[in-house]
Amino acid sequence: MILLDKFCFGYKANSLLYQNLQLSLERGRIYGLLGKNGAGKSTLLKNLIGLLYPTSGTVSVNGFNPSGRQPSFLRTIYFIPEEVYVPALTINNYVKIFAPFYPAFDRTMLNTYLEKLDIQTDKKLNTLSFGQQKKFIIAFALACNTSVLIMDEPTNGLDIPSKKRFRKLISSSMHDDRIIFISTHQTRDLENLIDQVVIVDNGELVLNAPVEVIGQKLSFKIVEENYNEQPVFYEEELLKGRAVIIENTNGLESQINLEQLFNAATENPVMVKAVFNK
Ligand SMILES: Nc1ncnc2c1ncn2[C@@H]1O[C@H](COP(=O)(O)OP(=O)(O)OP(=O)(O)O)[C@@H](O)[C@H]1O
Repeated sequence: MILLDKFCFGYKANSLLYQNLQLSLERGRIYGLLGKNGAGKSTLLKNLIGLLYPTSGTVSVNGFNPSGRQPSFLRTIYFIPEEVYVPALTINNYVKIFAPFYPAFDRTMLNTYLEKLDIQTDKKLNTLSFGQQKKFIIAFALACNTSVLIMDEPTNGLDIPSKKRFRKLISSSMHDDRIIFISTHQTRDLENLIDQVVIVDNGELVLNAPVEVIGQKLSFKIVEENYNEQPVFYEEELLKGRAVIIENTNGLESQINLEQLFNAATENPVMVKAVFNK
């Protein structure tokens, strides 16, 4: 479990990026962390793995305080940064050096992931393209079988077929004891993958809700030009008509559109929070 209690963080003591954030993430779920550029997604993730420390408040991951960076904590967690670094090693040598640190590492799984992600295995890692290096790290991270897997913009640099395979691999590697936390500003990459949506904006948690609850609380609809039956949280002109998000009052679950939800939550946070706090 990941728990942030009264979490405050600022790069400068007199200007906080996060102020009193409360956030809890449960095992068995894939979370999508959405936020605009500069909203503080990477900063939040770095606090979860102990690369940054809270200014005040607490962070707990698997019962550990990440800032201690104890080996017993680090082997339960894998973090893929936005820009990956790979040394001048073959895959076999990389595995020999780094895999022993992760007790549940599975070489057969790694081979399957390498094949599914179409990664060349005969070259030194530093001679692979940026996208291939990133895919290798994703495959390695999944094969480490840590209970917490945190990824910062994992789909950046991946081509379209790889993004699709990435989504498939992530869902198939999910199990009840695992938390996967993926940050992105590319909402489409997480569509139909995540169980729960976390949106941060201006240092605040605007939304932390399961996809099914979002579908029960909000309706995503295409309406007539002159629609005025309910207050509209968000609207957008599409070729097929006027897309709106309104409060779901009829109890019929609607299919959520992550991009529209993100726009609604960042443009109209007060209205969106009010619906979820009801
Ligand atoms: N090392 C640093 N020192 C000072 N300020 C920083 C540092 N790193 C990030 N910031 C600032 O903190 C804010 C949040 O940055 P962060 O990288 O966490 O955002 P992000 O949501 O991950 O953005 P993006 O989507 O562009 O990757 C930004 O205003 C950024 O300029």
